[in-house]
Parts: sequence; C-alpha cells; structure tokens
Amino acid sequence: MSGTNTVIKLENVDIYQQKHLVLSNVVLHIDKGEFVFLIGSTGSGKSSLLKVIYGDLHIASGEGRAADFDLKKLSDTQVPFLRRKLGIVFQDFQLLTDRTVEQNLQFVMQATGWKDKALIAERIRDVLDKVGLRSKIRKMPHELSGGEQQRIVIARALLNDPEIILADEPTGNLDPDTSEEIVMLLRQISQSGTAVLMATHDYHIIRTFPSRIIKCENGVVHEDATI
Ligand SMILES: Nc1ncnc2c1ncn2[C@@H]1O[C@H](COP(=O)(O)OP(=O)(O)OP(=O)(O)O)[C@@H](O)[C@H]1O
Repeated sequence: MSGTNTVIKLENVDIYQQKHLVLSNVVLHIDKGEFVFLIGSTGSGKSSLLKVIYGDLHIASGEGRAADFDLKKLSDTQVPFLRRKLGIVFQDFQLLTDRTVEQNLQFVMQATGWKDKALIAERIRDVLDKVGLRSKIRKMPHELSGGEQQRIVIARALLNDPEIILADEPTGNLDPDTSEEIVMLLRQISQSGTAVLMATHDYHIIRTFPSRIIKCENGVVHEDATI
C-alpha cells in the first residue's frame, strides 16, 4: 500500500526500448521529500526508467503514476503538464548559452504559461536564493563555473515547484568537491519536500550520503538495494 504522499508509483510495469524488453515487472514507489539514488551498470535501464517517469516512453503493461498523472493513459497534450510537476536535471548543463541566467529562467517561465512580470521576477529571485546564486542573475553561462551552471539548472528545475526532481548523472561533469556540493543542495531540496531521484555511477558520492538506493540489474529493478 502506498499513501497519498507517493509521488511516483509503478506497479508491474514492463519497459521496452523498441522491441527490446529493458526492465520487466518494475515495482517502484517514491514518497514526497525522499532522496533516492538510482544505480546500475551502463545499459541496465536507468535512463529508460527515468523516461517512463517523464512521459518519454510509454508503458505497455502494469500501472504507473507520476505526480498524479496516469502514465498509461498519458496523452501527448498532457506531457508538458506532467513535466511542469517534474524538475529534470541532466549531466550537460543545457543552459541557453546566448542568454543571461535571468533570461534563461524567464524563458522557461514564459514557455510554461507565466505572464505576470512581477511574479516572474519574484519567483526567479526565490529559486536563485534556494541555490545560493542570486548574485549571478545578470551573468552569462560562460561566466559561471560548471558547478554554478549546474546550480542554475537546478534553480530552473524548481521554477514550477515540482513534486520530484529527476537528476540523470547531475555530477557527471564536475570535480569531486563540486559534486558533493551539488548533492548537498539536492538533499536540502528534498528535505524541504521535493523528492529527488538521482541516477549516478559515483560510488564515492553514494557512500558519502547514505540514502535509499534503487538498482537496475539484469532486467529488473531492486527498490531497496545496496552497492
Ligand atoms: N532509443 C533506443 N532504441 C533502442 N534501444 C535503446 C534505446 N535507448 C536505449 N536502448 C537500449 O536499452 C537498454 C537500456 O538503456 P538505458 O539508456 O536505459 O541504460 P542506462 O542504464 O541509462 O545506461 P547508461 O548508464 O549508459 O546511461 C540498453 O540495452 C540500450 O541499448
């Protein structure tokens, strides 16, 4: 049984890439405010699992819910609304390189329906405060370090107050100290109520921040694994 605090719930889901069954009979529950690592060797299905959660791969069998969206019945028009309730953070920073931090954040807000300029400005200040980078609001991405750029990506993921952040190797391009800072930030975010699911290959990080581990291995998902 999962309570009303569940933000991700997969029950007996088979996950395919084309005709290839990548993960079978997946059972997965993530609650509000949880911080969870997602591990597994290359090709074990981590990205495929994340794709199911953000509506990029359809589920053929079983049941799935993410942030109150029914993943089995998800229509193309619903996908952008699902994604507003998920913050997505990937390894390469993906900021628009020809715009300032502020313009990068404004761009996402306008694209997701925000209109009121004062509210937009206030929300941008709030998320930059959360990642400790209000002072960088007028900087261009190339004027920021890799860790700072990743913090801005995290700020951008927080704009629409998501129920969960999906982070796919968010520290893959960062040095060890900066990686730890990013994980500390993600854990702080989870403590304030937004769940975080972080795919990583970095065992040092996993040992430094003991947390629940979900593991993809031999075509199945273990919900409470060890490294
Ligand atoms: N678009 C695709 N079409 C067909 N097969 C795919 C596609 N994407 C991934 N696969 C296959 O699905 C399996 C799982 O891939 P996936 O990318 O989910 O693994 P991963 O655990 O995220 O790997 P990595 O750690 O390297 O990112 C692999 O066998 C891969 O070759």
